[in-house]
Amino acid sequence: MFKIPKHQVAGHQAIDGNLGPLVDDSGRFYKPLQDDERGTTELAFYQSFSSKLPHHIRGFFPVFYGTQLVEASDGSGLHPHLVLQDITSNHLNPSILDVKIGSRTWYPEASEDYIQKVLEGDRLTTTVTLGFRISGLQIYESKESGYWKPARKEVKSFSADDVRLVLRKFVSLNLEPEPDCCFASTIYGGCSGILEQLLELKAWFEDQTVYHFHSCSLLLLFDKESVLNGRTVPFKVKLIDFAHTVEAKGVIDHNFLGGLCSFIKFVSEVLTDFKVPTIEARFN
Ligand SMILES: Nc1ncnc2c1ncn2[C@@H]1O[C@H](COP(=O)(O)OP(=O)(O)OP(=O)(O)O)[C@@H](O)[C@H]1O
Ligand SMILES: O=P(O)(O)O[C@@H]1[C@H](O)[C@H](O)[C@@H](OP(=O)(O)O)[C@H](OP(=O)(O)O)[C@H]1O
Repeated sequence: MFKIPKHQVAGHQAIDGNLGPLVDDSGRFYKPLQDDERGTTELAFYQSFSSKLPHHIRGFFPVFYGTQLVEASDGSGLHPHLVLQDITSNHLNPSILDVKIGSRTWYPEASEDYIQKVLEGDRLTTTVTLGFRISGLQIYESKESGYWKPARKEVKSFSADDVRLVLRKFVSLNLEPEPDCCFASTIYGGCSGILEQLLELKAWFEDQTVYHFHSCSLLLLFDKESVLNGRTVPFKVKLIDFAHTVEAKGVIDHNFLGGLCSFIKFVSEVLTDFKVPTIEARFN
């Protein structure tokens, strides 16, 4: 049984009769293959990436289960979909950040029209100034308040200070009046925390000349309740959206690497500014 994803934070959505991704109950995410070059590029990436990446890096990507003809969400009939691991499955109330990495989402091989279109988006957001932008988010507050999920328009208008605030809210139990950052040490810090994982990814990007990940996002996800209940695997760092990922032809992906370094700095600042004890220490 296919459903509209409950926890999608950005991108094309299967609401109001549009073509968008679907999920099922077995933990799979069905992304419609776009009819143009984006579809063929993303499919080619998923079909080849696992043999091209070192083993320790493969976990940063959703598992790929091939393609499947599925009834499209826009009612247009059977349509080929990429079948991916649903990163949100097994999470009841996930807090999610979609961060588009790179100081430009255009690339020289793209058409002039495409470059003009996305360049405008890059200039109007923090892409140009910071080397990354938040594309979408949801932060779980509580049973009573539900999620803080600002509209696309608001997210697109985020300044550097807004980005700082979001990164604090993401790891807070109480978002207002000031984010308490009480999950910062547990989620961002620690020997297997988000920061450590981002640094592992950065070390690979310093060397890899296999792909250029244009317009690709980092999806950060964790479940506050799992952390509070002391359950394991409290967070995930995944790369998504490979519709513009091309062969690197021996050249370092400076665009992604630079954006990733900048994002790492913003995450590190939350840890240094808020030297709070781990959530376990606070509740024990
Ligand atoms: N494997 C996945 N599991 C769970 N959620 C996912 C997965 N892949 C993507 N998503 C959700 O869907 C959103 C959009 O994904 P993606 O960027 O791949 O789509 P898109 O339509 O190509 O986006 P864009 O229009 O920005 O290019 C993400 O922000 C995330 O919320
Ligand atoms: O970040 P925003 O402002 O939400 O804008 C979207 C974003 O730039 C996507 O990368 C782009 O899709 P592609 O990367 O697939 O080109 C999409 O184009 P589209 O809506 O024309 O498909 C834009 O709407």
